[in-house]
Amino acid sequence: MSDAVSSPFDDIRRLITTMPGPDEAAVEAVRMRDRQLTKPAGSLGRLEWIAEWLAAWQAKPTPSVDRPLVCVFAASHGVTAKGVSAFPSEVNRQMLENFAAGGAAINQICAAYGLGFKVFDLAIDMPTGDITEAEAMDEKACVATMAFGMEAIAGGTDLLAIGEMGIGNTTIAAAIYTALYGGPAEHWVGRGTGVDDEGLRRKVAAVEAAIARHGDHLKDPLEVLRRVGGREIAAMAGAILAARLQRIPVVLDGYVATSAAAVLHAIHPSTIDHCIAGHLSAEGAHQDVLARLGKIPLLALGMRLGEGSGAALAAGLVKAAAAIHRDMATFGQAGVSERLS
Ligand SMILES: Cc1cc2ncn([C@H]3O[C@H](COP(=O)(O)O)[C@@H](O)[C@H]3O)c2cc1C
Ligand SMILES: O=C(O)c1cccnc1
Repeated sequence: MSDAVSSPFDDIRRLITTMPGPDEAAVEAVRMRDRQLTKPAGSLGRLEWIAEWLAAWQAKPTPSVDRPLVCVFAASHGVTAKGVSAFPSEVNRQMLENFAAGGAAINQICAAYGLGFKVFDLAIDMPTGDITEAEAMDEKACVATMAFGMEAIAGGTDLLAIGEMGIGNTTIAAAIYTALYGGPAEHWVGRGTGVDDEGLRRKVAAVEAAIARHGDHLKDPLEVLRRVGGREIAAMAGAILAARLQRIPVVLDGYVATSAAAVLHAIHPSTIDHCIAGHLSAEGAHQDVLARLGKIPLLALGMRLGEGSGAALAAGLVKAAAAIHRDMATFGQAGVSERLS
């Protein structure tokens, strides 16, 4: 008999052991077709690799992006009481209304690229615990929120881009990175929505206080998620896992969304093999985080917005890469002469 106390996190850990791997036969089929397309070999650079990546995780010899979906998860954070954002928490609800009315940056990107868009309200009027003094969530709430995030893809999609809305969550992401990777809080903290030098000091102090408060518990990545994380981070982690199980490739957004992937990566690095980094955020240490995760961002536009904007822009590129691979003519079809030798 085992004397180990069972925890709601055990189900998550079990789920991770059942994840499918890449479909190498589908990748080989993409490489074969790519050689026949009317272009010099390798001339589409990373777009060619994207087609292979889609095939690997969709397990389809001809990958397709016909129903791309951007999911934004919104939540509120108790740590905002520590003056860590340039904006008040009311902005969360106001931005939900803005998303619904079609007035946010993400709405325009989705419209421009033909991407589906869904927003998930994670009890936006109920902030999580202030991580400097308490746990953000208890275990049951954390797992329930991950399960909620798993529902994001229930309507079906063939490419998932994930993003977030949550005033204060660049502090949350910095706390997660400090907990996972160590080093001084200053290294991981950035200006988020644009805090001044005083605000930056308050962010660093908040991260330091959170790390001190939760101590050795932070050795377990799922404890990092529930103690110094937030609901939108837990939901994004759930969405990433569900996408893997249903063979849906994932595009990550910036500094904040990447923290959900970082938690999963810390449990087991292969957990996020089906994810690509949509862009390099201008926020603080995103570059360092992506290097640790082994991800090369598709775009680097100096953006630091969140709300899935960088992931959605990159999803447009992924959509184009799939269309190029599927719909280009071959040398034979087009009557174009092949390479001399
Ligand atoms: C109007 C507005 C729209 C946004 N859309 C995304 N964020 C971004 O800023 C927040 C994180 O920054 P911090 O940690 O400094 O609060 C998150 O809500 C994030 O998605 C926004 C922020 C604002 C103000
Ligand atoms: O890169 C991000 O995710 C980000 C940066 C600043 C503000 N909100 C989000």
